[in-house]
Amino acid sequence: MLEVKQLTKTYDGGKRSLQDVSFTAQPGEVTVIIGPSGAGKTTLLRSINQLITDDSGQIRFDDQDICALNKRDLKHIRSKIGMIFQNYNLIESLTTIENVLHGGLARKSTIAGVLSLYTKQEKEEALQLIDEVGLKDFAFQYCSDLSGGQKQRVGIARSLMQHPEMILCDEPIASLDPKSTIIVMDILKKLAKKRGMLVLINLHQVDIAKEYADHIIGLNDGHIVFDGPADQASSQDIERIYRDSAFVTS
Ligand SMILES: Nc1ncnc2c1ncn2[C@@H]1O[C@H](COP(=O)(O)OP(=O)(O)OP(=O)(O)O)[C@@H](O)[C@H]1O
Repeated sequence: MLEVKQLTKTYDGGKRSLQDVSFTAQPGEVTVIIGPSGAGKTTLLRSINQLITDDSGQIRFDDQDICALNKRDLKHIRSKIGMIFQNYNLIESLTTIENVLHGGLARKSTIAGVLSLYTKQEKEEALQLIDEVGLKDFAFQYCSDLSGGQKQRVGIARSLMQHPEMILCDEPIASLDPKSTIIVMDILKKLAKKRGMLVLINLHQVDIAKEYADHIIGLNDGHIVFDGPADQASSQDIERIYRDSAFVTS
């Protein structure tokens, strides 16, 4: 379980981006964070992975307070947290399988990692993950030649190579067409349901959030203004989440 308690973050010289944010997210569920631009969604994900540090509050995962870990323990807990990015963060000049194998680097010795020495078992696992995301025929293709949706699927397979218990996705479908959006969201939902993973996704698309999420967190101006089951998010709740923004409900 992920438990965020009274998290507050103010960037240097900036305004308060998160204010007293508290919620829990469960393994086996898709939790979606929605909210207008600037609401604090990315700040929240980056705090959970400690890519930025918060001013105060607690983030508990795997029975540990992530904010209070030393470097070594933080590295260990980060190896259990996969990240999926809007812009994929792939090495375009490498093939699908090479990118996926990179996902397992955190589990390898430095020398083996630097020399890109992968075992037969690791290569088989990478191929099986590539197959799982429907890219079997593209395993040896350069990522520069893949579509956006295919690249995002490589990103997911790469994060699975890390054996994560939680996946944090920062606007994973923002650059995708409707068909690729469905493929990627179906895969993420399957990871939660079949592998029992905790999947936390930042989204701008309210209709997709309502369709795929078990649990929705609504952020507005750094505050949680909705926290509940997706099927209980009413149009008034959505209006409250997007209050003072240009968002129009469909
Ligand atoms: N590095 C930074 N330095 C200063 N202020 C920042 C920084 N990053 C974000 N902010 C501010 O923090 C607030 C929250 O930003 P954040 O990117 O978390 O929002 P968001 O909900 O993810 O927005 P979007 O949907 O546009 O990506 C905004 O007011 C933003 O300007």
